[in-house]
Parts: sequence; structure tokens; C-alpha cells
Amino acid sequence: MKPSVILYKTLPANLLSRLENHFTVTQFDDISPETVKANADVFANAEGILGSGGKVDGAFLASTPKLRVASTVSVGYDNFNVDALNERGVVLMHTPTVLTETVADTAMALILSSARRVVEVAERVKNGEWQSSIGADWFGIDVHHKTLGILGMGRIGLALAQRAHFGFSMPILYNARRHHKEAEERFNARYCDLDTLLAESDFVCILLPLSDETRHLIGTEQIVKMKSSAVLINVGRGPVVDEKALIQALQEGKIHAAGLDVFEQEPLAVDSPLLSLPNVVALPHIGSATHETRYGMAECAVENLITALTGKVEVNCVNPQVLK
Ligand SMILES: NC(=O)C1=CN([C@@H]2O[C@H](COP(=O)(O)OP(=O)(O)OC[C@H]3O[C@@H](n4cnc5c(N)ncnc54)[C@H](OP(=O)(O)O)[C@@H]3O)[C@@H](O)[C@H]2O)C=CC1
Ligand SMILES: O=CC(=O)O
Repeated sequence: MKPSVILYKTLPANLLSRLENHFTVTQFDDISPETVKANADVFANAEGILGSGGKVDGAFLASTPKLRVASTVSVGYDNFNVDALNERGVVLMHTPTVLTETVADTAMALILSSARRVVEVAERVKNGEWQSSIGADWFGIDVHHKTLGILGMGRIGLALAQRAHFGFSMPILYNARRHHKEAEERFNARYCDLDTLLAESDFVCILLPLSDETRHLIGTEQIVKMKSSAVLINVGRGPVVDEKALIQALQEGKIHAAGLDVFEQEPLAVDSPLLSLPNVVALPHIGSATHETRYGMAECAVENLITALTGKVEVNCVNPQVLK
């Protein structure tokens, strides 16, 4: 008998077929407690799950006693309680690498659009405000040769540093838990502590995962250390920034602008003050959202599930210790 798996993401037809060749697949819209409760038998028999979003915690694991593998269609896995997975011996697979370059493009797009006010001025053109030669009230700030501070010099951080160094001649500062020789040698990046990075950067770009250590890492105390001309970019996870503190800082002109792909609550509330600030570019968590990359991620997640349930895992495992 084929192992049972739960799919909670829409897959292209060919990838769904590939999954069905190996498993008995049951599809749901989500894995919310309501869905789990209403389909308790299916969840009780599942050996694998594949999807994105949705909380996988102790309560979920109690409802899935046969679960062996969780395959997330994302690189970030902050919605999984990894300790609880480890305790139960459940393997967690994710999709790094395949999305790295696309997410770095999104970060660069946010840097450029925040600095040059691309969204705001394009709206003004659409509203018929371009009636004569533009004046200083349409101007932005330069990106090239400005200092970029990268928080989190991992896969995406490195890809952003490459763009900024070679494409825009930007000096790079970075902070991570350890030094990254590759970034220093290839992009002349300089490691510095958080306070120094905040004080010296013209653009601060967050590419950190969400964890107990990074939650609200950037709050009022940190924002006031930034230059008043600086721009904050967040492509990592929303809760790394204390959003209330950021809103207040933007309203009071403590920093120049923000470019945000991620928020404390997603989707962002339509009445969020962020949406009425002209110096904020807000994107709907599109970091990896291109047709090519989303296909690549789905394909990677499918292969991850097949390998982890039927073969030998060599890459893309978050908790390889449970394989031993
Ligand atoms: N907006 C979007 O659509 C997307 C967002 N993301 C987010 O980007 C994150 C990064 O992805 P990726 O680059 O592939 O991940 P990596 O694991 O390659 O890089 C993470 C970096 O963060 C650093 N880091 C982690 N914890 C801390 C900490 N407490 N203090 C300082 N530095 C820390 C790591 O430091 P060290 O190198 O020293 O270990 C590493 O340099 C994902 O976890 C996800 O949250 C990813 C894809 C799309
Ligand atoms: O936010 C997206 C991810 O892949 O992580």
C-alpha cells in the first residue's frame, strides 16, 4: 500500500501526478485546527504533509501520530515547532537555494523603489499630476555608492551583496552569527556589530529568519541608531521588526523610508498606518513569487517528500539529526 500524504497547496498537474505515483494524496485548503478536526481520520493516517503556511506544533503532531515527514514549500520554517518535530522524530524538509536569486531580486527592487519613490511617483503620473517638468518634490535619493547593511549574510544575503557590490558599487556591512569569508573576499563586505551596522548604513536590509533570538530584534532602540536619511528594508520575516515602533519612527521622520515585503500579520490589515505613509513601499510577501521560482520550489518540495519518505536524504533537511 502507498503511504498516505496530505497536500495543502495547489500543485501544477505534472507535479501532482508525480506525487500520486508514490503516495495516496488527499488535498485540503489548509491544515488549520478546524480542518484537522473535521478530517481526523485522514490526518491520523498521514505519513507525510506538503504545503506552505499553517502551524505545525505539538497539537498538530498529536493529531498526526503516523507523521514521518513534513515538506514545506518555503525556505523559512518558523511556523514549525522544530523541537516538537525532533521529539517525535519527524523529518522537516524545506526549499533553500532554488529561490535565493529571486528573493535577492525582490530585496534589490525594494531598495530601488523605496529610494527612487517608484510606486509613489508612478501613481502620481496615473493620477494626471505630471503636467510640467518635475520639481524636487518628485526626487528620490541615490542608491549607487551608498552603504548597504545586510542583517543575515546567508544564501539570500550573499546574493543581495553580489548585486549591490557589482551592480551598484555599494560598500557592504553585514551582521550574522558568524563571519562569512566568502562575502568578505568576493564583495569586500565588512562584518560589524548590529549597532555599528545601524549607525553606518544608508540602507538596512533584513534577511534574517524568525526565531526567538530575532523576534523584535529591530525596535525603537535600534531604529533611533539609524541615520535619519536611512531606509529600512525587510524581506526576512515581519516579526523581526517591531511594527508599531517602525510606524512611529516613519511618522516622526526618524528614518527616511521603508520597503517591506513581510509584516507582523499577513495579509497586512487594510487599515494599517503603513498603507497611508507615502514613504512606505509595501509588497504582499512576493519575495519568491515568480512563475519560474514558485514552480522550482513546488518541484523541490515534491522531490523532498519523495526522498524523505522513500529514499536517502542528503540535502534540504532542517533537522538531519532525526535521520540518524
Ligand atoms: N520575503 C520572502 O518571500 C522570503 C523570505 N525569506 C526569509 O529569508 C530568510 C533567510 O533565508 P536564507 O538566506 O535562505 O537563509 P540562511 O539560513 O542561508 O541565512 C540566514 C542568515 O541569518 C543569520 N542569522 C540567523 N539567526 C541570527 C541571529 N540570531 N542573529 C544574527 N544573524 C542570524 C544567519 O547567520 P549565520 O550565517 O551566522 O548562521 C544567516 O547568515 C528565511 O529564513 C526567510 O525567513 C526567504 C525566502 C523568501
Ligand atoms: O517566505 C518565504 C520562504 O520561502 O521562506
